[in-house]
Amino acid sequence: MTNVIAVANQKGGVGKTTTCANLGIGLAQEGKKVLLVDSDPQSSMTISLGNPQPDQLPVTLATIMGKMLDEEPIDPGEGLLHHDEGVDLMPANIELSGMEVSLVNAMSREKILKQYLDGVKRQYDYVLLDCMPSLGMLTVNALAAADSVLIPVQAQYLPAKGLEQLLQTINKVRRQINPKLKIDGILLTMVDSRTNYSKEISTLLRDTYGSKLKVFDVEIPHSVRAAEISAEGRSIFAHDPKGKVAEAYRELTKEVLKIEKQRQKHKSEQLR
Ligand SMILES: Nc1ncnc2c1ncn2[C@@H]1O[C@H](COP(=O)(O)OP(=O)(O)OP(=O)(O)O)[C@@H](O)[C@H]1O
Ligand SMILES: [Mg+2]
Repeated sequence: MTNVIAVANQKGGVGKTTTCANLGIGLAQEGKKVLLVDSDPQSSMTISLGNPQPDQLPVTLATIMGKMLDEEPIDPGEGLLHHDEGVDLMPANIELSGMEVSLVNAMSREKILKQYLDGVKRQYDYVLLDCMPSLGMLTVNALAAADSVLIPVQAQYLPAKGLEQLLQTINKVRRQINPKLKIDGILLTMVDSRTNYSKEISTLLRDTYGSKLKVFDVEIPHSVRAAEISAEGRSIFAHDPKGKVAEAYRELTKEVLKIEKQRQKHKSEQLR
């Protein structure tokens, strides 16, 4: 069984890409087969995984989705890159921004990414989708293709309103396209444990949402080490393996694996 996780928040710069890449590589280090899909025209994940010039890539997610729209055949493995820390990557470049427009008038426009993933995901234990900071058609495609959503929230701003909007979109996707979509949880990122403000936001989020949603126990600390890796082409585990950010992403990996185990247990209990 493949788990498809969308890493989403329409707010920009909250740590989606950093979380997607490092959770993916964390899962690979636990022996899982992982595909990372860059679904953001900004191509941050593609760049941060060692492809500094995504515009020169011959095949990206835009090419693949374009073929899906034109009902052209796609070779298995087409366009996939391999990262030497053990994950595959479907890269993106700026061409993907045209897809928002192309999708608007397309048939089954919410399910183009899902149709593609249904064809390739069997080879993987996890597929992680790095969403762009908007609730447009590309993000809806990611939510339609996903089994669950992981929501990074930056601990520096009160996220309440934006989060409500995201939860409403998730509910709408559930009602109209993907009834089984689950929420893995809210992940606090860039937490500066020295400031009271970070702690207040953490407490507020846990108090407000803790009864309805999982808020991950682990919080990702704010650290220049995390900011450095986007230019390095490798993960925090390779860049600063003993640091607190690597430690936190290892913890997150464990929590994500635990969620999967609990769901499997729940399923097999229902079958009995
Ligand atoms: N734990 C952290 N500590 C310090 N800086 C971080 C941390 N995580 C990410 N950053 C930096 O913050 C910036 C935003 O992170 P990231 O790109 O992961 O967010 P994003 O939500 O994907 O952004 P966008 O919405 O633009 O896609 C980047 O420069 C990144 O290097
Ligand atoms: Mg990003």
